[in-house]
Amino acid sequence: MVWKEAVSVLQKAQELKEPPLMFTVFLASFIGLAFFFYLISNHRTKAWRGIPPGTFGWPLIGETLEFLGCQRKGNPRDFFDSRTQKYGNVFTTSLVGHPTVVFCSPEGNRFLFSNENKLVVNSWPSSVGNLFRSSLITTVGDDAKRLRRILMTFLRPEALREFVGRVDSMTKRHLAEHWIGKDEVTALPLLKRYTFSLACDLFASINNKDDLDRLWLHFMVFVKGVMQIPIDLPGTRYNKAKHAANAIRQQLGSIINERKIALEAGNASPEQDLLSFLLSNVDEQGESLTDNEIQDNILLLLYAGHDTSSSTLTVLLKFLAENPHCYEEVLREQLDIAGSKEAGQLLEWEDLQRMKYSWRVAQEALRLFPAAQGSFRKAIKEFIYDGFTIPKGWKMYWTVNSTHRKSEYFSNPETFDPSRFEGEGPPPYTFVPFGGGPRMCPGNEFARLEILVFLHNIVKNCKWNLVNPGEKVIVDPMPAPVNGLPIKLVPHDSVYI
Ligand code: HEM
Repeated sequence: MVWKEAVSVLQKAQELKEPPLMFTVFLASFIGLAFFFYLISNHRTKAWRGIPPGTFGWPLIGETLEFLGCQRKGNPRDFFDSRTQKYGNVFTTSLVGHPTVVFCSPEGNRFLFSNENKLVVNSWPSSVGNLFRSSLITTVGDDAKRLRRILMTFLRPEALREFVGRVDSMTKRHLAEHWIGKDEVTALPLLKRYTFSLACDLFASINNKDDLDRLWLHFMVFVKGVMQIPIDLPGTRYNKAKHAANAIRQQLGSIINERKIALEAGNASPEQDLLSFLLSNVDEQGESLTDNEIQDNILLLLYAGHDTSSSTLTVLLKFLAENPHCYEEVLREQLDIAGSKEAGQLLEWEDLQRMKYSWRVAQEALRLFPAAQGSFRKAIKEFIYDGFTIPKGWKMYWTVNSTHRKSEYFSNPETFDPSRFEGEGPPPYTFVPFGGGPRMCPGNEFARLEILVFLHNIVKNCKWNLVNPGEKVIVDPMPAPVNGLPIKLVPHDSVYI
């Protein structure tokens, strides 16, 4: 309320060009009120018996700035470690405007993953909800199950296997255009462009350069505004993201209309891409998704599906440059697969199943630099966890950072060691880059497909050396080397392609 009033006074003042004194008085009162609520909220955390210990921080922003600050400094764990040391594996904070209980252990992960729709439901901050509207990420219960079922018609392995060759040939084109023959490249921007183009092609057959460029520009603005405090004022990251999302929806809207006509006329295939799947598949009631639902879900998949994979591929290239013995092992595996194929024959689903070592390398990269840091749930009823009361309506957060680098679960946790994924692998609920339970990432097989196909093609072509050895990786909002990972490419003496 206080915040809304503040915003509306500021907006009015901007429109009327009122004198600065008005602002000063208002700002002073606002800061005074904020401080007052800060004291009250912290007092309440201690005094409210039964809830997990912790502090709420400042009104509205809570401890969000510290949470995001630790990520941007490259140490997302610090936020959690400092609190678990003080309060234990379950503690209270306030993130993006909500009191939030953070669960920091494999038991906490298991509890949240297995109680979806029983005690908790998925619940992202309002900034995410407002931007993604009627997509899977904002729906719960039966609505979410329905959307998930329809999206999985495209994302399940049986459907994806038909797209492996297309991904392989796109990857070869991308490498030929942007990597091969170059002395030095900056990996992250190229990989973002690679995963974005791939997603645009497979989701909506968008492959015309002008359309891609237009979408890309809007997307870059959109991505920056997603995990922000939702201050809807001109110039804020959130406000720009809202406008960018509308522009993207408009572009998708025209594509949907054209596709409907093409499908009806038999000029497009129902198995052509995600869009065709969504237009051709119906739910149990015999209804297909509305145009708005299709736009929102494609927007979500483009968002969830391109930055995550490009971030993972970038850190993967970094680790392979730093660990030449792992690179050699990946190369051996990929050359074995390449050697079993006819000249010019594209990769197939079965080839991906043989890339066992390469996938362990990718998993180890995801352990050390998970693309997604965790996600939110909301209590649909009051319940007790570990002796603490979680009030109805409160948010909860699970985080990969509570287990991925802990020596209790991973020996020498800071060492890059793909062999830890051999055999049974890590203990249950300790390695959770894709989450778990009914809300587990539905794009995990798609991500595996993109990552392995890229790896296959790049190692066949070259080795690479880091231009800035030891380049720091920050998280904003995905892990990213601060300079985008410039690398020197070293082509093989023999050509394996
Ligand atoms: C390395 C790549 C990826 C990682 C690490 C990753 C990780 C995650 C995580 C941790 C979640 C949250 C799960 C939860 O709430 O418990 C999630 C959700 C989601 N991911 Fe991914 N993801 C990746 C790639 C993809 C791709 C390629 C797509 C799409 C093709 C995708 C689509 C989604 C969607 C739609 C959700 C929301 C699911 C829901 O709310 O039910 N992700 N992902």
